[in-house]
Amino acid sequence: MHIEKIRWPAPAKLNLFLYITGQRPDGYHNLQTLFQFIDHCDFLTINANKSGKISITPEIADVPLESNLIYKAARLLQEHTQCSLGAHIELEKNLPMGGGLGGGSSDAATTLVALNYHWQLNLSERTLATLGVKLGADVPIFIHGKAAIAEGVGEKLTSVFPKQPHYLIAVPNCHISTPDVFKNPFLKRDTKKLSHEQLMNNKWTNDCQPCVKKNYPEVAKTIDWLLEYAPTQMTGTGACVFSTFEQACDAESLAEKSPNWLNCFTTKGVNVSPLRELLTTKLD
Ligand SMILES: C[C@@](CO)(OP(=O)(O)O)[C@H](O)COP(=O)(O)OP(=O)(O)OC[C@H]1O[C@@H](n2ccc(N)nc2=O)[C@H](O)[C@@H]1O
Ligand SMILES: Nc1ncnc2c1ncn2[C@@H]1O[C@H](COP(=O)(O)OP(=O)(O)O)[C@@H](O)[C@H]1O
Repeated sequence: MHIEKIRWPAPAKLNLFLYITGQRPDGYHNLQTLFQFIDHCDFLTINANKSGKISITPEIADVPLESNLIYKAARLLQEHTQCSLGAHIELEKNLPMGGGLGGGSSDAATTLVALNYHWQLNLSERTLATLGVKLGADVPIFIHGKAAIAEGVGEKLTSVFPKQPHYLIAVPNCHISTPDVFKNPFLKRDTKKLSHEQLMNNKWTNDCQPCVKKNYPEVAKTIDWLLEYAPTQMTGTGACVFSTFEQACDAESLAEKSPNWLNCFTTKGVNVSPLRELLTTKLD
């Protein structure tokens, strides 16, 4: 067991494009989506112990321990490996919840990767991803840790190298349920499947955005305000929105002059996740 206390990052992701290419018999939708990470993270400080128990502080408001994806990921790993070790996890929750930035999935992925290290389980990335997908469709990309086109329901990953621009991320004040977006009868679900080369060279859009804009005026108002200044689009099933800039100073000056109702922060796109950076450069 690695007993040293380590502060592990759990970064957010953006869907730089998101196309729905069909629906499977089980109701899930087939996607073609481009994931890139941003340098804005939750942090999990992990202290491994021999208790067999998983404790997390502080609690997340409205998320009981048994529903916390960190707890679920740790339990799944214990069950899969019959490991009798435990851990105390201190969570710094910086990512907005339910905003399409994937914070819950990222916390789960970081838990799997980190406990695999602390408990010296030696599970492969593939095994961790197979366990992780049971917790959420986006967990495998966070375990992969490299910008990628995801296909199927998000499990088929191909690494790509998009530009790493600066972003202004806006967090509209509304909660959007992913299942509700996928249930919307007006959702475009027949986008033609394209080759990776075509996908990377075309203008990037998000098939969920028109329906979400129609049903959530806060999202529409945010996109329309930002579009006056920079290319802007929604990530995932919303509600967060990102505007793209070549220079950090342009993102920052737009954030400074944004109206009070627009809750936002600036960050940079990264093709290697901070979690993968930590694993490959500092812990090897
Ligand atoms: C579509 C994405 C793109 O990143 O949206 P965001 O959640 O990030 O906004 C994700 O893959 C979402 O992943 P996640 O939020 O983990 O979704 P899940 O819990 O696996 O699925 C929630 C529900 O959404 C629907 N769903 C989800 C993914 C998918 N490819 N097809 C679907 O139809 C299903 O009804 C499913 O029960
Ligand atoms: N550790 C966690 N962090 C965030 N959300 C969590 C966590 N555990 C469970 N959840 C639940 O998962 C939901 C989706 O969270 P999140 O991944 O942040 O959203 P999204 O998939 O839209 O980016 C939350 O609303 C919350 O109820």
